[in-house]
This record gives sequence, structure tokens and C-alpha cells, in this order.
Amino acid sequence: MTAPVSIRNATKIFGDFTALDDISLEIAAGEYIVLLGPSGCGKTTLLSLLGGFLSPSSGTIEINGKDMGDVAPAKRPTTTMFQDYALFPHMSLRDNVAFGLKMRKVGKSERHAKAEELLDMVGLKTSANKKPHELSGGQRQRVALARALAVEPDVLLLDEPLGALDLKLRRQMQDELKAIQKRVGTTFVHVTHDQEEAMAIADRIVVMNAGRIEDVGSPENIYMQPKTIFTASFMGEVNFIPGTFESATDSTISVKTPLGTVELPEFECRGFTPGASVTLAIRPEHFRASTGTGSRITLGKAKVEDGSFFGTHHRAHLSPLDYPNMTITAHMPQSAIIEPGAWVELTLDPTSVVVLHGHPPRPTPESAAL
Ligand SMILES: Nc1ncnc2c1ncn2[C@@H]1O[C@H](COP(=O)(O)OP(=O)(O)OP(=O)(O)O)[C@@H](O)[C@H]1O
Repeated sequence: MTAPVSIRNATKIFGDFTALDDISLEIAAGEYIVLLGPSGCGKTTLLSLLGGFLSPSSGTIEINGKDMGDVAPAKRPTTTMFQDYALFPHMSLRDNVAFGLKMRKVGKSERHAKAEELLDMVGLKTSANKKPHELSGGQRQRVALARALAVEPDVLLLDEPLGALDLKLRRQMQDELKAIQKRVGTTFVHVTHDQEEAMAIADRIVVMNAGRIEDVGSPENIYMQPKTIFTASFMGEVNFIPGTFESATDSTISVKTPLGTVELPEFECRGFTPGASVTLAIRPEHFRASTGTGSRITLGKAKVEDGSFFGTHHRAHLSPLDYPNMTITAHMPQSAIIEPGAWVELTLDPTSVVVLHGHPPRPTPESAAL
């Protein structure tokens, strides 16, 4: 079972605090959506509006074309899976998974068959008679997922579902969650503050900040072409170089920076006007500190301050000759020899540079990698 979801101009106000501010979002049936953002940005509040545990102060929520305004949580085609799982300790895994079906008066043999089918799907076929305390954290998480899916919701709401797991298990369960979602085809809306988790799982990521949606897109899109300074910095490491927009032709734009004027391909018209403050957002892996140039642009010489080896690459901090107060974080090839004090040529692929409106909120002369 699966359904589309429409959130239209949803606002939620607690007293004089606006937790959600005019949120609109269309979710397709069968999509895996991740709501991503820092603590307090309104993710759980939005999930609670979908589940019916909170009502919007204004705006509407439709699931499968039906307005959910007056529909109680238990009557909605949604199930919520919380971080603490809330499994019943005295019940077998089979009975835990079958619980929702029992409440719906489904007969014993039918509900047990369904529970066993779902336990099989989450890799716990032979554990149906065990109790939750006999399981590891990851196994308990799988039982909670099977239990949530047993009642065949159209939309499954997951609030930090992997928050209680250690990092390794978390990464493993992300792959499993995604695979199970694709298999059952249910619409999933998953809340997390972990950008790697969002990238690993989502069909589309919704980046939230202070009660508003900052950006929506595929993981690749959000990472490579963030629309705002907030998204660029929240989605992994990035260098910000402040600049001034100078001019545009049909195929290039020109931005003046402390490291010189750079000509970049015009990838999308974002309404820049000459003289406007802009920021170049550049991922560390898009810099190359080398002597090669080719079709790359150069930002001049830079001094290696320090470097660390990360297996797949070195991560180095560099000070540009023309602007020594700035620190650039660049990834350098595995084979590079990183010596503090060495001078390198700083080059980058112009197609990887994102030009954003404004300057970062804490504009430091360094514009250090955040
Ligand atoms: N019942 C409430 N009454 C008053 N304020 C609330 C209530 N529920 C949430 N808030 C506030 O609304 C804001 C958003 O809360 P919400 O729980 O949605 O954030 P979140 O993004 O899920 O954060 P976290 O990742 O920490 O769970 C917070 O500032 C929170 O304090």
C-alpha cells in the first residue's frame, strides 16, 4: 500500500513561536523522503502533522487526495515508528509484529502468517519465538519496522529510527531500510539530522532550517547544486569564497574574489545583478592542488599548512598566496606528498563551483571550510 502526500502552506505556531512556517511539499506515492535539518528546525513537528498527533495552525495535509483535517491518528493511513521502538517486552517477536493486526480483529492464523512473512523479510524468520530482550539493537529495530509495516500503512513515518544504534550498525541498517522500502513500495517519510544518513537513503532530501524548507532535491542535487549557503554548509564540508558578481554573458559569469576574478560557466540564472554579494561554494574534492591546469581555472599559489591521510585521499589545509588569512580545505590525491610549507598551484574545475546569493552569516576573512 502506498499513497501520495500533499502538504500545502502548513504553519504550526506554539504560543508565540512559529515552529513551521508555510511549508509546502508534494510527496509521490512510493517515494523515500528524508526530512533533514539541525535540532529544533521543525522536522518532528512536520512528521507529527502528517501522523495527526498535531494539527496545523493553518494549511492543509492530504494523503491519497483526502484532506486529513478531521482524521484522528488511528484513522489515518499512516503508522509512526519512533526511535525507542516501544516493543512489548513480554511478547514474542511474532506477537509484537502481529499486535496491530490483533487490534484490528484479524484472526490468529492470518496475523501470525503475516507476522512471520514480515519477520522473514527483515531477516528474523527463525527468531519468531524470541523476546525483545534476546535481540541486539539492530534486530530490535528490524522488529519495530516489521511491526510498523504489518498494518500495511500507505505512509510510514520514521522519527530518527536509527538514532539508538552505533555508527556501524546505523550504516548497515540504512542500506536495509532502503532495500525494504523499495521492496514494499510504501511511501516513507524519515526524520534525521544526519546528512550522511539522508544521502544514503533518500530518493529526495528536504533540507529544513528554522521552520522552513531550504532546499528539496535528490542527494546528488542537494550536494552538488545547493541553492543556499545553509544547505551547502549543512551537506558536508565546503569552502566559501566571498565575492562580488561582476557580469554575465550567454555562457559565462564573472565573479571578483580575493583570489582574483574567476570566469565560471553559467549553469542556471539565479538573478544575480552586477555588484551583488555572492559566495562561491566549493567542495574540498573539487579543488586540486597540483601543477596541472588543462581546462581548470587556477586560483594561484597556496601554501600547505597541514594535511591528514584519509585512505582514499589526503585532506590538506592551504593558505592562498594572495590572501593568506583564508584557509582552503582541499582533497589531494592518495599519492600526493603533503609537506607543510610546500607551495602548490590551486586549481579547480569551474563546472563544480556553485555561486550563491549573499555571504555566509559569519563572514570571516578566512571564509574557512565549515
Ligand atoms: N508542544 C510544543 N510546545 C512548544 N514548542 C514546541 C512544541 N513542540 C516543539 N516545539 C518547538 O518547536 C521547534 C521545533 O521542534 P521539533 O521537535 O519539530 O524540532 P526537530 O527538528 O525535530 O528537532 P530535533 O532534531 O531536536 O528533534 C523547537 O524549537 C521546539 O522547542
